[in-house]
Amino acid sequence: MARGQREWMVNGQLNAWRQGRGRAYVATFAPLDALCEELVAIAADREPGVAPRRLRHTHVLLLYYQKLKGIGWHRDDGPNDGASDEPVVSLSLGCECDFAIKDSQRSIETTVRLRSGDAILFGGPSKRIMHAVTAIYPGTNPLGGGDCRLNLTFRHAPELCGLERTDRFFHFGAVTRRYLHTERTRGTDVARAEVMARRLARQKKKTSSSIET
Ligand SMILES: O=C(O)CCC(=O)C(=O)O
Ligand SMILES: [Fe+2]
Repeated sequence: MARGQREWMVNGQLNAWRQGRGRAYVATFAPLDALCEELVAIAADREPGVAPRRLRHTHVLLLYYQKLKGIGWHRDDGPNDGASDEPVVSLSLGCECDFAIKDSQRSIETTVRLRSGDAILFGGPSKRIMHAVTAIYPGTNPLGGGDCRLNLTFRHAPELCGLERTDRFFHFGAVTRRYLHTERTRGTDVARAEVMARRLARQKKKTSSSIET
């Protein structure tokens, strides 16, 4: 792997631990260029809405699911997802999973079962569609290594080159970093209580400053 390599495990723990999922965001390595190019070309031939027809990926986000727990509904529209309109290629390895998409919070979802080696392309108008991994199936990992799953998403995010090392929690920011640290070291109830206390303190501050003015 090239410049910007990140460790998935730090002191025996998943880095950026979150519900048994670890993540690393690295400057891209070249060997999978041709695969991404081919996948984009196939998708674009079948679906003319995939535009642009190229993915000059600069980064790959690696997710390692150590537990059979997926990822909740979200859009890939955060700062480290890249501002580019080039498509994202998402490669699934290890255990099978249910991958779901929907247009908006209220619309009906579509679910596909992904097997190891399947890829999804987020492109054109669907680049930032809502998605989630709603289930991961035990005993379905053909690669060995037990009940785990890997997801690699190749992204074009040139504006983030050089920032990889600062990124360990880039996606989540300082607030989440603090929450996750507390959750990991002192448990969910304490983390929740701290969030509530901070919220109350902020409200109090806001109220007193509006009274003063
Ligand atoms: O694990 C997956 O297939 C999806 C991961 C994902 O949605 C993300 O990294 O933004
Ligand atoms: Fe995502």
